[in-house]
Amino acid sequence: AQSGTVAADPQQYDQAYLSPVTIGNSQLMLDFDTGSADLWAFSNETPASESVGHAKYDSSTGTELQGYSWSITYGDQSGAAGNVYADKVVVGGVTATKQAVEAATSISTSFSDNTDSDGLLGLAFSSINTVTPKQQTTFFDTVKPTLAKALFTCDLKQGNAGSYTFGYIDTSKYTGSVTYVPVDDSQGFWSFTAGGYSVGSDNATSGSVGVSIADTGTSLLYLPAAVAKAYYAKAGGKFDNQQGGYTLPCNGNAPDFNVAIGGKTFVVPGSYIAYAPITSGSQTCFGGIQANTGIGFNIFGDVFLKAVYAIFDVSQGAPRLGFAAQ
Ligand SMILES: CC1CCN(C(=N)N)CC1
Ligand SMILES: CC1CCN(C(=N)N)CC1
Repeated sequence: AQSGTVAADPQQYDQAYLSPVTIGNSQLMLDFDTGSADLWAFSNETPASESVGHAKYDSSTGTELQGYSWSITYGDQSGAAGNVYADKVVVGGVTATKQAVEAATSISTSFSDNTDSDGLLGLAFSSINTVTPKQQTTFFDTVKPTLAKALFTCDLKQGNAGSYTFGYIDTSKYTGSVTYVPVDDSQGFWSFTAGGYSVGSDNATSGSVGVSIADTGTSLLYLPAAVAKAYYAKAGGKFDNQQGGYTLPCNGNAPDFNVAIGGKTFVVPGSYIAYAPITSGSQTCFGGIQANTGIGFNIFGDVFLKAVYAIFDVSQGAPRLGFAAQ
């Protein structure tokens, strides 16, 4: 049975985390994304003008799936599209001998401009993979039957290299016990329900945060508008239309955000919520907590995930998420 671990290297401000992946004879840095289900990469089929500074998948080692194609757009209107190959993919020593690899023939500027990332490796449920005419499986779903345990884990860090594991839980990566919650995979996401919350040292948890997805591909923590408002009322922040979200002082006094999941309280340090100066050198920071307006559910992105050890687990049959303090 297979198992392995791979580094998750943060971009500036932990905007995304990138991991080394070997596809055929090409080595690329991919953004592991539990909010999507396509493995796609810059390739020899990507126009040179769109792939400056990127490592590219050389599809000559693959077997083309004739007539297959893919096209994906993300929440921020970025996206890509192209052809499909079956090729060998290795992540942290775990090998998929015939993984659907989506070679990009067109890519939006936000991906072309981000030269740290050579594509995405989707880790949501394969039910939202975009390949047509026959939907393909994610890397995790492809290797799952060969893994020691049918799970992967995520240990992201603030400003430091973290890791993903496949097939095993690294018990050295967390403290205390793991709290498991059921996952509703009906929309293709790792969706769970979060409970009450509190700000700073208040222990009176209030409200219920509600339906949320665990999403490594989103930088920030998107919460109900009322929860975001309550947080920034305590943090001395304000909604800044020009910045398109809440901002707060970068002065190191941002309160922690506490949220109950499965009856256990997890703490997001205030230092994660003073996310990044709005412009270099500014004393005003863009907030790591934002309102989920227009999304329809909460997104527990990297600002939350770097505060915990997270286990994406289908070893019990029904999918579940495990969270532990770190
Ligand atoms: C619901 C949205 C969350 C952000 N996305 C993502 N990580 N791929 C897109 C889907
Ligand atoms: C899933 C996310 C990956 C990073 N994105 C981007 N570079 N525009 C947005 C979508």
